[in-house]
Amino acid sequence: MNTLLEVSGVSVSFDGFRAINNLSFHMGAAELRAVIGPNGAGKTTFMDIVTGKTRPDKGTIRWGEKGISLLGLSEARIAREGVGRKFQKPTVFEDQTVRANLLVALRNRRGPFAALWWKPKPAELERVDALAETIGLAAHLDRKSGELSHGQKQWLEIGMLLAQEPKLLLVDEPAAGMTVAEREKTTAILVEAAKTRAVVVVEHDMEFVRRLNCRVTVLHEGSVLAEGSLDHVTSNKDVIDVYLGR
Ligand SMILES: Nc1ncnc2c1ncn2[C@@H]1O[C@H](COP(=O)(O)OP(=O)(O)OP(=O)(O)O)[C@@H](O)[C@H]1O
Repeated sequence: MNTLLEVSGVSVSFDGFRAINNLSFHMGAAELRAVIGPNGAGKTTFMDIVTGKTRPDKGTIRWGEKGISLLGLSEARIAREGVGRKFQKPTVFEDQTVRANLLVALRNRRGPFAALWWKPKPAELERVDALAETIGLAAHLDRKSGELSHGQKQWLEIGMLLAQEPKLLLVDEPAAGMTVAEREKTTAILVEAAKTRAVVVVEHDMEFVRRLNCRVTVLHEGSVLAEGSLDHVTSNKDVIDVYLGR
């Protein structure tokens, strides 16, 4: 398996508190991974480090075939290298249609003015149709995004990220606030996306993680406590102790 992301021995402290402690994490080029852990385990900080928002005090982060260092690159540069991140709250342009949102998001076509003055090429419209199909919004392309359900907005935002063709997609609690049917669709979207790129899903909902049916990394106190299938990690005594607060 080709390694896409290799985080080694990374630590970061905030005012003397070690939020990430000698963390190592490897990710293949086309892999789906769930990251779980109790509150304060370091999940958000881990994503902040990969995207360049937070700078580690020590350790290395290697990226891609050439193993370039992500440390020292700006957040914008890391995004251009192919790291996409989806936050919990969807941030779509509510007064624009689903199609316009996806068009704006297409690679090299970023910024709101692009959608206003630029006439999309047939290939771009085709790409938008394909993306809408992937995220289950093909029948909603002409609707204003503000009219979509919470789940549909989340899918649209995933579609907007996919439009930029990230090599790694970091997704924060995608299932929060979704209905059961929406969760199932979200699982399918993420599983499909991970066939051609790396996808890391941070999630609290164990049922959702089970449906993802992927390798799971358990974080605790800023380090990897256990890694493997969900059944493997949830039968680990240390994991049980941490989750039951013993
Ligand atoms: N900017 C900061 N300044 C000070 N402390 C911070 C900062 N960011 C995070 N922390 C602390 O680092 C620890 C890890 O936080 P982090 O948000 O990464 O955990 P998490 O696993 O994402 O938690 P949750 O599941 O609650 O979102 C926590 O104890 C948090 O209070």
